[in-house]
Amino acid sequence: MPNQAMSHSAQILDGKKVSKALQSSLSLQIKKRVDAGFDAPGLAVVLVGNDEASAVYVNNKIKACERTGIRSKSYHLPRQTSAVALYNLIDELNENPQVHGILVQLPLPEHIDETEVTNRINPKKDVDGFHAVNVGHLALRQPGLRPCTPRGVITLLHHYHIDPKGHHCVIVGASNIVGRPLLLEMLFAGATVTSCHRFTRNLEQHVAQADILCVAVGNPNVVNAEWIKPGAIVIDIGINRMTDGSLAGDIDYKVACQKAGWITPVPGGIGPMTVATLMQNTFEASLLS
Ligand SMILES: Nc1nc(=O)c2c([nH]1)NC[C@@H]1CN(c3ccc(C(=O)N[C@@H](CCC(=O)O)C(=O)O)cc3)C=[N+]21
Repeated sequence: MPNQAMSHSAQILDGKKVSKALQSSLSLQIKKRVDAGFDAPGLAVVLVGNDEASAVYVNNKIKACERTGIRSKSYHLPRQTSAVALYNLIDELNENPQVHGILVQLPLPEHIDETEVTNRINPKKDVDGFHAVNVGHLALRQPGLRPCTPRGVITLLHHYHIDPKGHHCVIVGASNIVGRPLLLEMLFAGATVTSCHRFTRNLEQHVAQADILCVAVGNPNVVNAEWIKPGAIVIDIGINRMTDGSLAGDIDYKVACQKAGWITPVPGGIGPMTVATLMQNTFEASLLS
């Protein structure tokens, strides 16, 4: 042991490890069903245009399908694709009984309305959980497909026996796909929830109150890691490509490790949990038909 006092270091919430465990459990369940004569679950992934980050994420999803025994089909449409052409593809996938899950990678080019596209997908195949019907199911706490990232956060905490019940959970970011559904997930898990967003004043005071701090902003300069309450659970949902090509979250990891009790790294935290949860949703969607 060195002479100096050991500095505090948070425990890691290892999303990569838990994602692997979830995927092996899914692959066993899928194999059982296939051995019993059912069709393998099928996922269609639709990518429009040539966004580099999107291509990486789509690749991760397709590799996860291969690992879990899900049949994947990817559709790569040129950037200039018309909205109608995309609707026609979705209609076709909605009709295809081999396809249990449909994911249209966001963001879409500007000339295509994301809401129209999302709501065109059969809600029973909406493995992203973005369709208005599934948003309604989630808000009303009815069975339905739940957005992958928020559900992945809950799964990760559960794996480490961290129960949000009674804790103060502060969520920074209120997007359709992460912040808002995560707020509902945390509420249903029994947390007292604060939602911070672009009009929030005194962000520092809110952050400093958090037993569980979730940051989903997509900007590393909004939340200062010095604000973190000692011992807090820190969930970093941001993913930022740095000028040197490396990936970083929304929170300064080194500083946060000195403060937090638990923390998710980036990469290797919520990203892999999102992908594993997509596999889980696709498997569950295949049980619906
Ligand atoms: N319809 C739709 N559904 C989505 O779920 C969706 C989307 N659109 N658009 C983009 C965001 C982003 N997203 C990620 C998925 C995996 C990682 C991931 O695997 N991250 C790895 C690193 C990946 C890398 O090396 O770049 C990690 O954090 O360890 C990250 C981000 C899903 N999204």
